Amino acid sequence: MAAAAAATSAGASRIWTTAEWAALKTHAEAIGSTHLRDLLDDEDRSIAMFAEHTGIVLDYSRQRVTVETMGKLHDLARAAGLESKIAAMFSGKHLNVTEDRAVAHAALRAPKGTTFTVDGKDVVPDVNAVLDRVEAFSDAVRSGKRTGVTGKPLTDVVSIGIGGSYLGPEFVFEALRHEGDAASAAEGRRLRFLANVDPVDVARALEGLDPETTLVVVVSKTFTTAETMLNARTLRDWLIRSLGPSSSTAKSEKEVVAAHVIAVSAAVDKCRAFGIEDDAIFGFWDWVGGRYSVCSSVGVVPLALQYSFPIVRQFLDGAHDMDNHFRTTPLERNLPVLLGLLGVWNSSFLGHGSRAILPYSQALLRFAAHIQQVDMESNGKRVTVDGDVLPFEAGEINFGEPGTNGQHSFYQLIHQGRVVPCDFIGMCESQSPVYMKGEVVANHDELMSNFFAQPDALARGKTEAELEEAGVPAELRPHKVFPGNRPSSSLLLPRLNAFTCGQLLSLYEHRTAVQGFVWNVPSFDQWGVELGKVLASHVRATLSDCRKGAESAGGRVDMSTVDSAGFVPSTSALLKRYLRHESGKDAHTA
Ligand SMILES: O=P(O)(O)OC[C@H]1O[C@](O)(CO)[C@@H](O)[C@@H]1O
Repeated sequence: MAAAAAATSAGASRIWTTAEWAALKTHAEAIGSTHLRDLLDDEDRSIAMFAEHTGIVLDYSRQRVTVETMGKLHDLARAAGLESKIAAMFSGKHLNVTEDRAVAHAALRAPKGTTFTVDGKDVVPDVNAVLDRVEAFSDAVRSGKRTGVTGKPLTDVVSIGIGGSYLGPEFVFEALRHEGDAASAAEGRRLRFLANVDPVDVARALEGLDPETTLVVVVSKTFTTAETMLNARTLRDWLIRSLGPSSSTAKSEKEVVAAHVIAVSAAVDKCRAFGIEDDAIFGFWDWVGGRYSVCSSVGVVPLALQYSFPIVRQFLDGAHDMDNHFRTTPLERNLPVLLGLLGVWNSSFLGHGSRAILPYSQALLRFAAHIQQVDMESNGKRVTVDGDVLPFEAGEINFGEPGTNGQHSFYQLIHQGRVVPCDFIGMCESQSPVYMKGEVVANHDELMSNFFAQPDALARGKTEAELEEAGVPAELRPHKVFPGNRPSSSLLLPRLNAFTCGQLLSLYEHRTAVQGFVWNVPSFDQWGVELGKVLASHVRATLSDCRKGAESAGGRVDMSTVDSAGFVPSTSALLKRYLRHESGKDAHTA
């Protein structure tokens, strides 16, 4: 853990013990008596709370902050060594201290001719060599040069992966489905994702697909993840049943796998052991964390197959552009830094433990799900990088849905129930504009009317006096009061295309890093996912023993196997109930 000490020497390890933290605690108490309704009337304050980069505008005037608060947050950032930690990340330092690895996902989008050094080596040539292979491979598949085992073009792709090997690529896939250039490039092609080990997800992913024209991409950094490997074996079986030795094509299993299965992984040997040929394995490196891997082969392979490599390059260029902004812009105007510090303020000083991500863009329907993993797996930690237990809860509960759908679902709670800081994300222009004669506004303006209205409704609210003045009956007034003073940020982008999608990804990745750097938590490991996996393998082994035993005992399950497996009584009881279930019978008759 020498690296941990090196990483934290740049800033206070126990940030909550600093004078800057204490100053913010006192300041938060003072701000408790200020209402956003009043803060928003101050024009100079509001204008000071706009920041912009390449047409992306961040308006944070509806956060419960003053210019003084922002100054104190920047002092806190400096006390935490934020600037040197950002520099350390971009110089390939081992900031993932518990796994002793660099955190170099920004290198994945570094263009040819730039440098990014990890462990004494410039990794940009290696990154671009893999990208060149992806370009050649995706061109060959898309042009029909590389076909399936029966010579038919591979028009459909099923990308198997879970967590970081799934959520990011799916967010980008959805974001570009109706974007002009991406949509034309995708004509005649289909991309599906298979993540859940639930066999229903297999059925959904394969619906309407023909094995002869389907290419399967197995995406797993470790190539050991139980869900992904079982799904990979399931789809290999599906391909072999239709195209293998006992089908009408009579092709060998090896031929079928070679033509229809490719892999994306940092564990090349395991891909080979699965039967995948070297030219169909796209690697990446251990300095890319799973949830930060969208710009590696993890996202680039399926997305280039669907949208073509030039579209993917624009996406990478957008992410690189935001990386540069993050690396070089002073803290006061730095978009990821501002968002990250506001997250720290809301969570650690105002006590708001959750955050809603609300894109007013249907194309961003999977954005919140991806950021949920990026942020919660990164900052949902209980100790600092040095192992000190935090005296506060780090990380927020992230959730969200596109507007306006969310307005008709959970916004009730955020207006009159709990305080949930919100990120509103909107676009100046639509990917699919609709204008109809006779309508008051175009459909996109209708959508954006809500994007502009909701933050003000949350901030300003509605008082009892206003209701009285409007003639609302006294008994209804308490129900119709909106307390307001609910914080939000608004991000306005010019449009959603491959480039801005890359910028948005990088913006949110770095926001999470900023919060982790200030809290000094180990944002780049994920030990908290391990225990459940270990317990699941014990259940799996018990189920397997019981099912095998039942096969040789004419269907009768020997429940003593469960009893002797060491589960707590309630788990044993529930497992027995599960094993006793007979298909077709309900709980009352079983
Ligand atoms: O790419 P892999 O190795 O299959 O891992 C998938 C996901 O599983 C996790 O390790 C958590 O279970 C994530 O961090 C990762 O993104």
